[in-house]
Amino acid sequence: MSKNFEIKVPCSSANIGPGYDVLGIGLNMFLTINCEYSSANKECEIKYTETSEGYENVPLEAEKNLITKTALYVMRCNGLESLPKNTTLLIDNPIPLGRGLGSSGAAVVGGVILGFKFAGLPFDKERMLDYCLQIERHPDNISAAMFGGFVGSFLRHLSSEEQQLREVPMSDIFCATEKDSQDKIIKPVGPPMSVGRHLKYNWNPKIKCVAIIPNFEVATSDSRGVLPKTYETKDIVFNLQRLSILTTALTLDPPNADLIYQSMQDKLHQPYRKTLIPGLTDILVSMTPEQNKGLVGICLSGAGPTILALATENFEEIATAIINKFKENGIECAWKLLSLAYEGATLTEL
Ligand SMILES: Nc1ncnc2c1ncn2[C@@H]1O[C@H](COP(=O)(O)OP(=O)(O)O)[C@@H](O)[C@H]1O
Ligand SMILES: N[C@@H](CCOP(=O)(O)O)C(=O)O
Repeated sequence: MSKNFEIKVPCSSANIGPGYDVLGIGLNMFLTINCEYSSANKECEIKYTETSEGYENVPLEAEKNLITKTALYVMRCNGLESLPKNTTLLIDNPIPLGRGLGSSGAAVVGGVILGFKFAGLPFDKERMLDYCLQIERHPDNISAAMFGGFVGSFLRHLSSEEQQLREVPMSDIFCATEKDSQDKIIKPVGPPMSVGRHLKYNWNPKIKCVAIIPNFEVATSDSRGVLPKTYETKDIVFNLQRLSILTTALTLDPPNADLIYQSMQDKLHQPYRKTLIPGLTDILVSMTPEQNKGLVGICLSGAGPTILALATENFEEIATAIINKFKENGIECAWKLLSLAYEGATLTEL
């Protein structure tokens, strides 16, 4: 019988202010997928722990669940049609759904690793990333979840043939295998090679991540939908200038709060997302290092609505101040103190 195994994927916070679709941090809250083999002759069973976020509403059918439909996509690209029989997938997901902490990124990374394992493909994170990028098409939180730590990423320039492969509609990615008249498998088609490039930056470990998590969801697709299609040059330059400083500012010791705070300002996504997140502008403007001891920077986490505060001390006070500001808008929040998950996604034989 095959060996049981466990896949572990960190949550992530993407953008970090000016790095829209570029920067991400892998953080120590993990999606885990345990695969157990048994001798019972039954279809693969998908279960969630009762402590998992939103577990009552997550679909448990293989073709609908984001983790397993992603695994099936990888498997079908490699000639296997269905999840192996005699398996149980026990999923534990503490990552809140639709809050900007990369729950879908973690699910996609977990699903791709699962698909590689079931298809008997080598554990090759670079190639796995290509598959992830067919589903979650921006590289920031996928790269952070896969590789861990503080990561910058971009998508390589693709030839027109490669671009065609990248632009396959989701309905063709999440579809059953089709065969032509000679019984040759024609669908789905795998991704081009080496689509994403990434680099891990250093990080000053004195800087911790305080996530303030409002009690409502914002779907990433909706939060991307409110962004403009074009930008003014001055706004692009504003972000590029800050991005060039931020990646090194976060490594310096002692942390320079003024430099970090200023280089986390953004003009490409946060100003537009305020329409979906009551109180966002007030929080970002009023929470400064001068007013809040220990705070070094603040931004929207991913597509929101979570706020990411970077701080060296006074974590609870900082979280409480932000929670109180959300309260003025009738919004309740939870908060978590998180550190970097340096290793990224792992696969362990049990
Ligand atoms: N562990 C999981 N299992 C199944 N589906 C998941 C899981 N994590 C996330 N999802 C799906 O992804 C959606 C959230 O994705 P998204 O809007 O991108 O928000 P987030 O910022 O949390 O990534 C959920 O509503 C759910 O459909
Ligand atoms: N760069 C993306 C990041 C989305 O992150 P998520 O955790 O909210 O899925 C964006 O800002 O849209």
